[in-house]
Amino acid sequence: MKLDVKSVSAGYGGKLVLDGVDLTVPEGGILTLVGANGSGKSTLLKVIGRLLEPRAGEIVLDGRAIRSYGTTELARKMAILPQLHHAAGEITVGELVGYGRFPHRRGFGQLSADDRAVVDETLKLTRLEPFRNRPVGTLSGGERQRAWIAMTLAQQPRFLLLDEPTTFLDVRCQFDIIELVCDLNRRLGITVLMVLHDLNLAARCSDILVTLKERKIRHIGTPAEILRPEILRDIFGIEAEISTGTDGIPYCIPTGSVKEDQR
Ligand SMILES: Nc1ncnc2c1ncn2[C@@H]1O[C@H](COP(=O)(O)OP(=O)(O)OP(=O)(O)O)[C@@H](O)[C@H]1O
Repeated sequence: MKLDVKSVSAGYGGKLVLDGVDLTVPEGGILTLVGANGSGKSTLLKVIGRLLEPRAGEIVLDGRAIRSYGTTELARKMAILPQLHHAAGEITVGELVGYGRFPHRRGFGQLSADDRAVVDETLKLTRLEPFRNRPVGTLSGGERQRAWIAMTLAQQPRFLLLDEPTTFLDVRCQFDIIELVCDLNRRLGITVLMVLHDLNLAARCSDILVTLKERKIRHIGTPAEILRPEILRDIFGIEAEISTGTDGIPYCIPTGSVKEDQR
């Protein structure tokens, strides 16, 4: 499902964070936003996910302005996993994933047989079956993150927004989450827009990387086009060595920081 961000400006109080941002997320693609802390990545995701009203411009999903969608109608097409989600300590993993069915349900009663089938399938896909009856509060950080992702997947969106889905996870879990996202993209054709801090993970799973700086999009390109010393110097203020793995995917090793006057 294609998404267009058209001349979007957004901010908080007197602070403008995004100024006339244009971006297209192509249908079936994985596009990842990278940039320094505070560069506006989460703000852009929030505007797209309708958690924050833009000051100007508009977002078009599947040919229609997102502000024209009803809440349930939008939730059937798009799911968002914000950076900080509320601790759902008491409820079980199965219940949490069941909440993802809300846009598809007719009333507030029990889940239908169809809903339960989707929950079962999602638990299997995210390898959370053994945790189904565990309260979310008793899970490790990585398991909990998987449970939240499972909830967004149970929503069966065509477009997925993920803000830093790998934060707090160990290296293995980070790979697991990224592989899961790639798998969903490949097998189910879900279009993904996410924020990742880890450039090497981002390069591994994204079709397109987008950098943000000074309220604007600074670069758009394939991982090989973005993982370049001059771009990393500009965006992050780091010196880095770039190589290509045997699988053809570029990766970078930061080797130092750039002095402010040399950026
Ligand atoms: N609710 C808010 N109220 C006021 N300012 C905010 C709010 N949320 C974010 N900001 C500010 O807006 C700017 C952009 O924040 P945003 O969270 O979009 O950046 P980010 O690129 O996602 O950062 P990070 O990599 O640290 O998650 C920052 O300067 C931040 O302090």
